[in-house]
Amino acid sequence: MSAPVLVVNSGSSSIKYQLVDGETLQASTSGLIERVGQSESILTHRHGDERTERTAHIADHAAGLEAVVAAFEEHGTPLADAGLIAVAHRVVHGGERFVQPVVVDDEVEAAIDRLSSLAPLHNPANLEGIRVARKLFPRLPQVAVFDTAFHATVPERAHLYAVPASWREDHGVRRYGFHGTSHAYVSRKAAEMLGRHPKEVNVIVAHLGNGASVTAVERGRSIDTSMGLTPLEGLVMGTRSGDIDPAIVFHMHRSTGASFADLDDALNKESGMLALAGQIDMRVVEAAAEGGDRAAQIALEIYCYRIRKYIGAYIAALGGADAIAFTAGIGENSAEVRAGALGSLTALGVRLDEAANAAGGPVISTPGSPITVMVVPTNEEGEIAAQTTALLRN
Ligand SMILES: Nc1ncnc2c1ncn2[C@@H]1O[C@H](COP(=O)(O)OP(=O)(O)O)[C@@H](O)[C@H]1O
Ligand SMILES: CC(=O)OP(=O)(O)O
Ligand SMILES: [Mg+2]
Repeated sequence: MSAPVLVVNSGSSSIKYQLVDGETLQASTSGLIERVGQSESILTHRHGDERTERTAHIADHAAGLEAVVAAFEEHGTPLADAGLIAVAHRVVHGGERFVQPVVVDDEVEAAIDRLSSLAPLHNPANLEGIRVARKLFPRLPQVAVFDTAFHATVPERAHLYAVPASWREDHGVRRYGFHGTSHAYVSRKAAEMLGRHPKEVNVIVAHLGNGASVTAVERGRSIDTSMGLTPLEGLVMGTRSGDIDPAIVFHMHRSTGASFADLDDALNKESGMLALAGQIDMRVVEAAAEGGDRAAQIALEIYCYRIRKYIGAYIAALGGADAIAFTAGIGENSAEVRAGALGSLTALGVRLDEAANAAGGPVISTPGSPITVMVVPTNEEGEIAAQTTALLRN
């Protein structure tokens, strides 16, 4: 490897990592720790064709990162000998300040910490990853790559809320948008699949993972996105409500006496598919719906309907789209969600090829479809490594 970068993607309950060549973007090793903080965490480590999986108790993200370092050692490829040029971290909220990747120092760390209240499920975990990595690899540059950065181009008409001026001017209240690394990568890949330059095409990207967002990408630039001040707005997600009337918060506060902290938790951690279907994992929801579970059926319908509304809105925002790209865990794997989301968009130029959709694409629209629909696997870690190498080269 010519410029190996360890990429750490600390999520709310998981840590994904990859050892990536920052030049070729090939990953030699990758892994995942699921259920961090729960009684049994699952560690999966892949090196070449070798794949090992084991369970352990991983109390927090600090212990998680130590387990990652140990996994490399156990497989005879210690990170200390990898010739790393940097450790790169996904950071979800960069606020108005971080619109480019940065090398982390104490001051940057403090600034990311101050943004934690705007991404309560994510920034604290991202920060924990950074702190441990700075201790474990004190001589390496630690680079932060922000989910919000790609959306810095969203114009005022889409990023301003119609709220009092002092909220906007003194408290940073505006739409930031998230999953930017994924939207950037996938929209470029979609243009490539069309055989066009990203600057020549309009693409709508639906990133459907545990968190989910849709972005309208006009000629390579994000011009609107479904997440807002925080990653709570927009689509229905695993445990997040997505769009609601904000007055629901005041109504519930007045009628139950619940504190704002409780209501914040309820909308971020106890809503979404968990609230509608009793399950977070889309595979489980789909199986339940298939088995006749009425709550799961309506939950799926709501989930897809919300995506469909955003896609329709973004076709209008873009004045027409060349492609719609589905990505992330659900977008890449669920033919049912893709079909449900595209349902009645025929009039807007979407003709789904059902057999191609069932087979997972990559192109899932008919040859004559005015809008090309595709399945594009995301590569947040590769994109983070590429941006890190570019930063360090300058
Ligand atoms: N074959 C599949 N069918 C439907 N959903 C799937 C499938 N595989 C994974 N998923 C869903 O993908 C989601 C996780 O996606 P992912 O992009 O890894 O999310 P995150 O990065 O936010 O953790 C889960 O809800 C999971 O159920
Ligand atoms: C921003 C966000 O929602 O990220 P994730 O999908 O990883 O939860
Ligand atoms: Mg993700």
